[in-house]
Amino acid sequence: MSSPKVEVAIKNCCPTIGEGPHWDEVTQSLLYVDIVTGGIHKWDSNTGVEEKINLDGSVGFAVPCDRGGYVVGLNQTISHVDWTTKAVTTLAEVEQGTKNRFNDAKCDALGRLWAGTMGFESIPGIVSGGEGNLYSLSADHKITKHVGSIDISNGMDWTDDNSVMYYIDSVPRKVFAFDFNLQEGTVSNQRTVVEFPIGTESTYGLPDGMCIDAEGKIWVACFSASRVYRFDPETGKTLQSIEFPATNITSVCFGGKNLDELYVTSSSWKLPEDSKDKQPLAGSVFRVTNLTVKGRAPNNFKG
Ligand SMILES: O=C(O)[C@H](O)[C@@H](O)[C@H](O)[C@H](O)CO
Ligand SMILES: [Zn+2]
Repeated sequence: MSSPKVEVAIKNCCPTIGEGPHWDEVTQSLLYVDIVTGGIHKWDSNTGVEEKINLDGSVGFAVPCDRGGYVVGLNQTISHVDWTTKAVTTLAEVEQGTKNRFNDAKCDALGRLWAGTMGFESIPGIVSGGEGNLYSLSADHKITKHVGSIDISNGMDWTDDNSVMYYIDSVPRKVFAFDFNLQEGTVSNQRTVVEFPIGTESTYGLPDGMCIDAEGKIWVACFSASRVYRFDPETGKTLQSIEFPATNITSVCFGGKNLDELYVTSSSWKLPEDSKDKQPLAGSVFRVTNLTVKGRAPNNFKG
């Protein structure tokens, strides 16, 4: 079996926290955000051309909408952005009067958005604890809170049959599973499927963004550990480990013509000066090829 090949896809494209990679099959482009600069970036894999816009605030995620434009997590709002006019329309607002902000998000198979929040992060990984929540936003813009007392709400994805939703809270270093009711848009029966034990901080770090593959196994970006791991959510066992030339690996998604490449974002935000010199590629988007498994195309927002 040949081993996975890691290369730089988009060099030093994120001045702060690269996040939220989303593969657009129609245009064969990668959409991702640079959180602290409010950047929404679109990179065309055919031409290598990148376009971006910057919003006024932190952007935790950006997902394409069926009607055009993007649904974004802008500070404490979920908003719609028109790429051309840059017009921003607020769809929902939460946690007013706090310093919290939206972080990672994804749409379920019905095009409903699931998005979580986190407390103010002064240094990477350090937040005022338990202030985050997980919400969903329906196509008609009704917001519902599902889970509370989260530290850093992060990656999520669903099994092919939509019976299970996986969800990460980074600080307790856990991947949870819920029974998922797609029609109702509800989660229940929370349990832990992967937990990083004490003593594995340097090798596993903090679980951050995630995605599921066509075999139902989960790929988790590990912040402060330079790695992406593939886990079996049935057993919690590590199946594969891939190393990157940047410590703070933030998220993953499958992409490419055959959805057999893994796109991996990273952060260069607040790296200690001495470590900055050792990882000049921090803030790049990486691509992994030679994998033995494919992924799935993501869903757009229906609202
Ligand atoms: O992108 C995110 O999910 C957070 O905004 C980041 O700041 C880090 O990735 C996190 O601290 C590590 O878990
Ligand atoms: Zn994240």
